Amino acid sequence: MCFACSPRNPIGLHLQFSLEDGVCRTTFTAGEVHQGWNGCMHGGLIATLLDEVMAQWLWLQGIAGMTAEMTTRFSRPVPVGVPLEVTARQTGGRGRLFELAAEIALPDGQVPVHARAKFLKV
Ligand SMILES: CCCCCCCC(=O)SCCNC(=O)CCNC(=O)[C@H](O)C(C)(C)COP(=O)(O)OP(=O)(O)OC[C@H]1O[C@@H](n2cnc3c(N)ncnc32)[C@H](O)[C@@H]1OP(=O)(O)O
Repeated sequence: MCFACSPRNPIGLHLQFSLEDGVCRTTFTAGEVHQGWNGCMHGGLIATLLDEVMAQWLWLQGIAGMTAEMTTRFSRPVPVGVPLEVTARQTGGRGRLFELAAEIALPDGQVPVHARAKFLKV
């Protein structure tokens, strides 16, 4: 019962994903329960969104991959109460190793956080 994507997880984020033209996409609006600081989304949950959209880039293509390494750049706080667009794309890789990048965009197009990760097919 995945915390990020299972519709049955009572405390989960219930994310839904699509994959089109090599870009995996989801949307999420953080609430007060997702705060780390007043009005700002918790950094660990931000990383969860980014990790999951990259994992789903693989999963929606029939590839089960686990996160082996991830770097997250928090440039600006992510506000709660606004719709976030979360996207991922492939940047490289070979064999079982997939290199991916992901970002969160605000409605005005600003990108407060982005991440890079390496996934290994399992
Ligand atoms: C199935 C769908 C799940 C979706 C989950 C959503 C995303 C997640 O949150 S996953 C949870 C967090 N991640 C984890 O718990 C992963 C924990 N780590 C592991 O289980 C293992 O280390 C795992 C599976 C990543 C790799 O282990 P294993 O399959 O034994 O591979 P391993 O033999 O260590 O490495 C294989 C090759 O990749 C290379 N490699 C491993 N890690 C890295 C890395 N970070 N960077 C570059 N290369 C790497 C190794 O050097 C090796 O190269 P070579 O074949 O040339 O010698």
